[in-house]
Amino acid sequence: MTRLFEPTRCQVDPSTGAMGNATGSYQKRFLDLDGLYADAAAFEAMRATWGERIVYEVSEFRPTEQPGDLIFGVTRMAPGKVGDEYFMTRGHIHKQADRPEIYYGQKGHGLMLMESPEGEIRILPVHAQTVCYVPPYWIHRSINVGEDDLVMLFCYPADSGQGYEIIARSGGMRSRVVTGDEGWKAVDNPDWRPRDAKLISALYARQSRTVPA
Ligand SMILES: O=P(O)(O)OC[C@H]1O[C@](O)(CO)[C@@H](O)[C@@H]1O
Ligand SMILES: [Fe+2]
Repeated sequence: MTRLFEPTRCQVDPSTGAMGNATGSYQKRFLDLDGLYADAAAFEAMRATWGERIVYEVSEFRPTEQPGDLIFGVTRMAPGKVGDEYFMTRGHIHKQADRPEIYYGQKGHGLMLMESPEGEIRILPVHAQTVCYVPPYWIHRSINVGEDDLVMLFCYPADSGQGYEIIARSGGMRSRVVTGDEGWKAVDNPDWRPRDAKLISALYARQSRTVPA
């Protein structure tokens, strides 16, 4: 028999990134992000002042993880840089790689950095009231290129999952976002290695699964 989930509303405070009725939350502190940035010396130099400070935090509403359900929530990311590289999330591909995601800017100036399995890069600015669609199969990472907190709402299929090893295995994402003459610019990551054809076809082989009867 179908079990009905109770309809729920969550109040979002765009100025703080707080979301009422969240079912879970987590914080990523500066120390948790060791190895993410290109400039290891700059990271070490910031350790004393930034060590325990929160770089980004996520509150979410996760009704179930059933196929067809949705997870949504809010990410708040502090402004800052390690060397000349802007604060960013770890980045991931969905474990079920054919699952998409929507982001909706609430506050601040962000970028969605996306990389296809073949290594194509797309970068979309996300400001308040920008809806950003991350299609299936794209690795995605958000970046705060502003001087204020970046606050974004997100929503994705509940059975997506997050896979982090794809970025680690390729030596990071193909582009890094750093300060330019007029704002940000994307530069090539010299450590990036292309994925082999076997891995790429394995990603595309993950098609939507049907719900068992
Ligand atoms: O999981 P990461 O890559 O650290 O980034 C966190 C962001 O991604 C999400 O998992 C949504 O895909 C949110 O929790 C948040 O916006
Ligand atoms: Fe995601």
